[in-house]
Amino acid sequence: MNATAAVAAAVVPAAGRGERLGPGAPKALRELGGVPLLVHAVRALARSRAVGLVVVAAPADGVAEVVGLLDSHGLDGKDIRVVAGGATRQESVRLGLAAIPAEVEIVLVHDAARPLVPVEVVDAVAAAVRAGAEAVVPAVPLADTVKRVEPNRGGPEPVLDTPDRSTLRAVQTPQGFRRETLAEVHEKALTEEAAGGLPPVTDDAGLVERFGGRVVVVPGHEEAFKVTRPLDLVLAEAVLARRRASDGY
Ligand SMILES: Nc1ccn([C@@H]2O[C@H](COP(=O)(O)OP(=O)(O)OP(=O)(O)O)[C@@H](O)[C@H]2O)c(=O)n1
Ligand SMILES: C[C@](O)(CO)[C@H](O)COP(=O)(O)O
Repeated sequence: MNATAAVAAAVVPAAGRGERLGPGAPKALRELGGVPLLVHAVRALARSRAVGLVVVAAPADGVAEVVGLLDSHGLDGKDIRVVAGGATRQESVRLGLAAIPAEVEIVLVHDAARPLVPVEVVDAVAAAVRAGAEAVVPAVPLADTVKRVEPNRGGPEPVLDTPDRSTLRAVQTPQGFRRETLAEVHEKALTEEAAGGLPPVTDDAGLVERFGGRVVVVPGHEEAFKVTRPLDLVLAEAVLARRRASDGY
């Protein structure tokens, strides 16, 4: 892939510890079917013709290891760059974004922790940005009823209300942005943080919303789920085994 001719570049935040997955290596380096989650995620992006460059934000003390890992899994022929990530997901995205050449106009942000995102989702997000949206998120409807509660860790939590489920979506990645929009909201967030303002958000589209931008949703996919807890890894192994058996994935 050639960065200058790229339709889109992707940032892959991969610097998290994976506390909820339990003890072990940083989550992005844990294996799924014998291959690190990060490698699956980068391959998923590289499969899309819409993506010309991938920038991985690696654990700060693991940059050389991640470079070696990507090379050893046959990804050295792609335009893939590795930078040191930060203390929060938001900071890792900002650092990855800074490594993208100025001429790239569309940026996707994809969690290393979503290794099985189908290429159709990547393509759909990139296409929606190309068609004029400033921020795009893939999402799926919720299976469970959701209650808003008064948090009371470990004890009974009073229910405040039950949002209308038909208006709710569970949001995935990759999220897609006009590059200037994403850069601008990250800059504003940094300024706010330095002034002791609002805490980091949990996704990049949330920053666009915070600063008054417009975010639109396109269909996500149930297999784009995030590997967060141990059970997610069991499910991911099953999905991968099925793909390998059916189409040599
Ligand atoms: N300082 C951080 C924290 C998170 N991430 C990345 O953001 C993505 C989504 O975060 P999450 O699933 O919460 O990962 P962790 O922070 O590793 O998980 P946990 O909260 O369980 O520790 C992951 O690909 C993770 O590597 C990152 O790049 N830098
Ligand atoms: C970006 C994200 O994957 C969208 O669902 C999610 O918000 C990441 O949250 P996490 O708590 O950092 O896993």
